[in-house]
Amino acid sequence: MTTQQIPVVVLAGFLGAGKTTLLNHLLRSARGTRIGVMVNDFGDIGIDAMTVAGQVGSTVSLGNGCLCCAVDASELDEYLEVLTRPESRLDVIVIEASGLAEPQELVRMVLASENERIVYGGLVQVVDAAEFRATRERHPETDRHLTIADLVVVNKADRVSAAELSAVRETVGGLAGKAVVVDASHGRVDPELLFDRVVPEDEIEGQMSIEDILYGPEDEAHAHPHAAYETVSLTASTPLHPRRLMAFLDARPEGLYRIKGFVDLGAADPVNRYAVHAVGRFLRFYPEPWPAGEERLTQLVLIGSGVDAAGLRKELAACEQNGPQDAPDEHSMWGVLRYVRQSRTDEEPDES
Ligand SMILES: Nc1nc2c(ncn2[C@@H]2O[C@H](COP(=O)(O)OP(=O)(O)OP(=O)(O)O)[C@@H](O)[C@H]2O)c(=O)[nH]1
Repeated sequence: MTTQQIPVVVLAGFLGAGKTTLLNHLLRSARGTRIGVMVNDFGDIGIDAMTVAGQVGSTVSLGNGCLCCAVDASELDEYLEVLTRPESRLDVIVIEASGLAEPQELVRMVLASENERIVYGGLVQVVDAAEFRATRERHPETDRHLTIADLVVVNKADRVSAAELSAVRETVGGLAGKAVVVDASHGRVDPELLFDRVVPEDEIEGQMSIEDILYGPEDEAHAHPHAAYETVSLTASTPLHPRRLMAFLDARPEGLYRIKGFVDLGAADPVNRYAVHAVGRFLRFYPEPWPAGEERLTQLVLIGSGVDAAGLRKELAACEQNGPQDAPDEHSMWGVLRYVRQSRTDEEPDES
């Protein structure tokens, strides 16, 4: 079932861009979310900040429920197996690519993994705002890496002027196409951009995180992280037309980074609801039988940066089926079925 699949996020970026800093930020602000981390070595991970509960082989279990292991690419599948065991109870896995790794290779390996318990969670590319120009000159492959990213974090915003930051953002935006671009200082992006946070039962809303306590409130000059994206929730009781839904998804607007939820396709498949998971360019449907007695609703959450919420609502409303004369024909499911996983070997990173 979709709800049990663990998103695997690939975190890449040039040497020193701030990947480990961002990872540490995620670990510190994890709260109830159990994060599995794969790194090349433990070196810079802020393990001491979190009481190491135990170490087995090259896996370290952190006091806050996170698990960490040091791997090289050839061990990836082996460690995915370890991290996705039910007893690990992880909510998300983050793989930090070494600064010199080809992110596309890692993405391909995640997509090709035989592990049924994972789903690709996107490629996050970290860019050093201060070094961006020089890095591009020295390493032309930077551009290629940006073109395949799903989310680009323009980090070290504190090291450049507002004008420089917007110039870097503009260049990155041009290269990264449909990817969402956010800026950050010290890797402090909102974790919700990367995965669904689990709020612990005993946590009071608005409570300060360990991060807030350690580092103080967010830096005013670089905007509150929530300003970086918007969330649009939609519920429809009329089934969606698969063909129009696919037209919407195939042309989903720039900046729409994640889509999750369930779709009711009505007569096109009366037995199943379709769980949908999209991150960046990646899109996947998971048909699963409607739970007995459950009301048949389409429930979607769309997360993006600079998206037009009213426009999205309108476009999705236009996907609703309009009575019997609009009933989907027998071919209308083809578009949807293209994104239903048939086998574990037919995956490619650039799928849209
Ligand atoms: N001023 C400033 N320094 C930062 C920021 N983010 C990271 N740094 C510093 O930049 C240096 C490199 O950061 P890391 O997080 O280790 O970068 P990395 O991408 O993991 O580096 P490699 O593992 O070598 O590829 C460290 O000294 C960080 O403290 C930031 O936003 N602003």
